[in-house]
Formats: sequence, structure tokens, C-alpha cells
Amino acid sequence: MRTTRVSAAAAEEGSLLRLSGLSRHFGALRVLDRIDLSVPAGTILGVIGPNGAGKTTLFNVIAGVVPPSGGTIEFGGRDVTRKPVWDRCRLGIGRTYQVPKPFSHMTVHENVLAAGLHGSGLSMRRAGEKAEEVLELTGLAHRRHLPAGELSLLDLKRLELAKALGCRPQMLLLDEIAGGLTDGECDSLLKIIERLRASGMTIVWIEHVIRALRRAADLITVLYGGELIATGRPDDVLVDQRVRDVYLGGGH
Ligand SMILES: Nc1ncnc2c1ncn2[C@@H]1O[C@H](COP(=O)(O)OP(=O)(O)OP(=O)(O)O)[C@@H](O)[C@H]1O
Repeated sequence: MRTTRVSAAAAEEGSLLRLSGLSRHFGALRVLDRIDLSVPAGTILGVIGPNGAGKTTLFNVIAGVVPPSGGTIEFGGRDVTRKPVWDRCRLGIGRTYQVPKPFSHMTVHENVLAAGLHGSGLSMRRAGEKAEEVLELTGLAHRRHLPAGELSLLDLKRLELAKALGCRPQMLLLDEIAGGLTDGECDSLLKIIERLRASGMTIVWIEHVIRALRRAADLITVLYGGELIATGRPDDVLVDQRVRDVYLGGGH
């Protein structure tokens, strides 16, 4: 059965993603503790917090890799809490991983094509068209015949983005995509992300590179001790005293 994607109209009504009372415990460890969060369609939401705060677990629960211990996840007005990963992917939830792990012996083009074919169930022709489009968008077109194992870190990050985009997401979960890049490399990635925002993409972005979020994010939320302790505009959140105490310190 073909999964119906959320309509643009539903997305425009308000939040594309809505988390209500979302929890995840590992034994006695409360990694996510009754999280409530709404992500308006078309916005970039940065997620920050100290190491081990539960940010990647949050993505794993949203993407369907890890089931929640409680609470609900709505995407485009539809309850996806119990839906499997592949179904969420076809509904429009795309994701990049903190550590890029492409098929290193396959070319850049083959990696993107494989993601589109398996992730969103496109026909070979449509997946091929989509792959061309995202290779252009991510600046990888001239690398298309290279084995992924030969890419630089920046190009691996671009490929990570291209694979996620190859699945035609309406929302992207970016997991530390700017990590390890030089300032110049980070800027070229930001240009791609800004182009995505201009196209209407909704982005939830875990990042320790605060400079990147300061430039690109519309909103920032802070995860600490399993709870969201602050959510708002970057200029407000980044000067919040509690946020500075628990995460930013004097270094950002
Ligand atoms: N499958 C699991 N089983 C047990 N504990 C887990 C599991 N996955 C994550 N945890 C624990 O949950 C906590 C949060 O981990 P998570 O990777 O989500 O943090 P994070 O905020 O993404 O950290 P970082 O910024 O270092 O990537 C950690 O204490 C981690 O050890």
C-alpha cells in the first residue's frame, strides 16, 4: 500500500511536527522526560544541549528507530507514534546521521539513488531525476562518479544531506552536520541549508556549532536533563542565564 504524504495545506495550517509528553527511558535513565514541542512548517529549529542530553535519542524517537516510553508524535496532523521507520520516511521525515556512513565502494550518485529508491519507494526514473536535482543542490554533481569512500569530510556531509533529500522529505532532521568542519566549509554548508529553507523545507537541527545556528535557525530549543528548558528565538535563548549555566558557559 502506498503511503500518502502530508499535504502542503495541512503543513501550512501550523505545526508540521508536534511532540506531546514524549518520553524515553532506558531502565532508570530518563533520557527524554515528557517533552512538548511544536515545530512550525517552514522553520529551522536548532536543538542544543550538553553531551548526553538526549538529542540523538530525540531524533531516534521522532524517526521511529527507538520507540517512546510515553507520549505522542504528530507529523502533518497525523499520529505517527507507532509507525515504522520506512513509513515515516515515506510520509516525509528525512534524516542525516552524526557520523556519515555511506556505501563507500559505491559512487556518490549510486548512494543518492539507493537512498531515494529504498527510502521513499520512488520508481527508478523518479529516483534518478531526484538524484540529479539533489546532487546539483548540494554541490556534488561534479563528484557523482567518485566512490563515496574518497570524499572529503565536507563532501561526506553534503552526501549525507543529498541522501536524505533523495527521499523527498518535508522535514529534515540534521544531526550535527556542521561538526568537524572549518569555518569556510561550514559556510558553504550553510548556503545549502539556506537554499533549503527558501524552498520551504522544515528543519530540526542538532548542533554544537552555535555560530551556524545563530545564523540559520529561526528558533532554538535547549535539552537538558531530559527536559526542554528553553525554546525561543536564538537571540533570546542564547543569552538566557540558565542556558548559559548548563551548556554555553563562557565559550560560545
Ligand atoms: N540504547 C541505549 N541504551 C541505553 N542508554 C542509551 C541508549 N541510547 C542512548 N542512551 C543514553 O542516553 C543518554 C543520551 O544519549 P544521546 O546520544 O541521545 O545524547 P546526545 O545529547 O545526542 O549526546 P551528544 O551531544 O554527545 O551526541 C546517554 O546517557 C546515553 O548513554
